[in-house]
Amino acid sequence: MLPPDHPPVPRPKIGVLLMNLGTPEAPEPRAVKRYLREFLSDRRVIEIPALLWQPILRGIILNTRPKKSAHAYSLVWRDDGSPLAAITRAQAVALKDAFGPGVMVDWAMRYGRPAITEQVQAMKDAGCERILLAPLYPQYCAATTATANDKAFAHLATMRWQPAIRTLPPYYDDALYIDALKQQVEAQLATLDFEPEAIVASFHGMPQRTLELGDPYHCHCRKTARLLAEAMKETLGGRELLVAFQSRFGRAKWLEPATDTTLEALPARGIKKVAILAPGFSADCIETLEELAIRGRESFEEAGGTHFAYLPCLNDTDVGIKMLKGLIERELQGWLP
Ligand SMILES: C=CC1=C(C)c2cc3[nH]c(cc4nc(cc5[nH]c(cc1n2)c(C)c5CCC(=O)O)C(CCC(=O)O)=C4C)c(C)c3C=C
Ligand SMILES: [Fe+2]
Ligand SMILES: [Fe+2]
Repeated sequence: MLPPDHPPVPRPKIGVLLMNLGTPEAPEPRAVKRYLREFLSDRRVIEIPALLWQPILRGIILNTRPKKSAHAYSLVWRDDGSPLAAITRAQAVALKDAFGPGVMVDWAMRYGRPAITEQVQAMKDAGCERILLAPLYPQYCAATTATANDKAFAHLATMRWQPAIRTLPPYYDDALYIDALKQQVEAQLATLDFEPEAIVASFHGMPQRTLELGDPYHCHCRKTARLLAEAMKETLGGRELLVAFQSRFGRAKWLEPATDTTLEALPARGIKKVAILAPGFSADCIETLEELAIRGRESFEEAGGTHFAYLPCLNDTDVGIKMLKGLIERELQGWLP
């Protein structure tokens, strides 16, 4: 029994915080500018000295890109908001009761809202003495995984009484993930009214320099693709699973081959029917729905392609949620009763 003047002590709980990249509040230039300012000011994302970068960002990029990007967002925006936010929210809702009554599951964005800071604080206030931070990036990258964890730790640094913390490791080679991808891709291929002659796995790109600096992202992507191709050997038959990197930004050299040039080169090789997936994205977003499914299709068809299919991400499908549940359950071992 607490003495009457003791501050209230909530029943101890466990928190699971799903973290994704972030997205604008609206498909409008002002909201996109606010989002890009925060995103592209992150030193984990743009690794050039702020003194050189900030004038370029504020003087050029934030005056040109928001309008163009807002248009791209408007093409994929849903009634319930940005696809990335709506799907991440749906994943958290689907997992809400998955781990029992003492475990709360919520979601946060590294840039924009709901912010990681406010969600970590909300979990602490609700009585979470243990929190699993779950960056939803299968492949580790300092620009995504590390910066999401950094943000949570920066807030924990302000707390007198910190919860215990675990972080979800990258799951690029996890059997649960590879199997979920295989199931998802095979189910989607079965619905197509054509037989793709090639299948492309498109991952978000990164500057080549990050690989040279020791970021394992490129190796993680390659291994995911190799394991998926092995798992799908029968379905692929003789077809190759091509790997490419999308979303090049700026003038530096990025990981290659680039997705757009890969798609454009296929028809000349006699490959006119293609399916493309984006295994590095846990939720569909502007990068998949606009860049791949809309622009990718256009450039493939302009180059002579006749059939194109974009295969959606795992999202909040049964297969995707079952995978997330399995990955999270494993990390909660020793914490769950
Ligand atoms: C130097 C710039 C960028 C790096 C490095 C980068 C890495 C990176 N990003 C993702 C995942 C996502 N990126 C998304 C959008 C997006 N990415 C960049 C730039 C870099 N990304 C920009 C400028 C944008 C905004 C869109 C645009 O203006 O074109 C998204 C989608 C967000 C959404 O709202 O839908 C995701 C997801 C990964 C995984 C990654 C490194 C591996
Ligand atoms: Fe990105
Ligand atoms: Fe893009």
